[in-house]
Amino acid sequence: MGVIDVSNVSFSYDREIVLEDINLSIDKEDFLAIIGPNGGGKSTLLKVILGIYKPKKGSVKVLGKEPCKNLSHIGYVPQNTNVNTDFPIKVLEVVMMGHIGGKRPLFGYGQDEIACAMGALAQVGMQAYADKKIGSLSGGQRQRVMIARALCAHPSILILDEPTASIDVAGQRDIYELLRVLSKSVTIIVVSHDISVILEYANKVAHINKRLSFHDISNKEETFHTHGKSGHFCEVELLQMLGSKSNCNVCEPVEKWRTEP
Ligand SMILES: Nc1ncnc2c1ncn2[C@@H]1O[C@H](COP(=O)(O)OP(=O)(O)OP(=O)(O)O)[C@@H](O)[C@H]1O
Repeated sequence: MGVIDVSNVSFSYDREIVLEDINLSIDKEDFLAIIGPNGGGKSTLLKVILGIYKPKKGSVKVLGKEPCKNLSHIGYVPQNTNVNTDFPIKVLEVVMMGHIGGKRPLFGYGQDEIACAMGALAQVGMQAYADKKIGSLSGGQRQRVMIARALCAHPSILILDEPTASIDVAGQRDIYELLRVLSKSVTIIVVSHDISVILEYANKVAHINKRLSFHDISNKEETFHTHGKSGHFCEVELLQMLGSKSNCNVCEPVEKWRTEP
């Protein structure tokens, strides 16, 4: 059993099928990159995993149970987290919103919850900013705070939907380095258009374009080989390869590295 098991899942919002017969098993130690074209169904798959949408066919299990029964094990950082930067709320208060059942008033948190939120801020290297206004931070710093908010409830799985969109290149790298550290203790699932995630950080890739192509890329040398011709591996080639069922139509055998869940 994986931490997340998606079995034969199909989903449509209306008549048109958005996800078709998806099978995916994510293990505890995985850093999974979900890639694919715009409109391919990446965010929809995340929402099906989170139990926001129910599959029309098939099933999703989070730690062996329906997503709604184990939601507390998942930390979620949605796409384009909208923080009203004019709203005078402090970083610590944003993080404390991540407490499960955090229905208490903003200023009614206990010492334990404050300590826990400070711990989450420390995990993302932002404890020194606890009393700063959220609006005074850079995009990359704000995203770290959003990750701290998701970590506040001590999840075992962290799901991030395009966490580096609208962050500069240096900031993007910092976020992925942070995820690399977090991945030692938390399963990471990240939707990204950033090729460096695949090349440097992820050990598994799920390419979604209605259907899924799943690849174990733990062995980078074996996966991203260049047939001994040059050191260059073209990004377009790479994405085509990950979108297809096999890695390379030149080298044999292709089945060696491909993993069918
Ligand atoms: N709430 C919705 N109602 C109806 N159709 C939707 C809804 N959300 C998404 N879709 C459609 O479902 C398909 C998949 O969308 P989804 O957002 O999952 O793709 P994506 O791969 O995450 O795209 P992007 O890379 O652009 O964020 C698209 O055709 C989209 O128009």
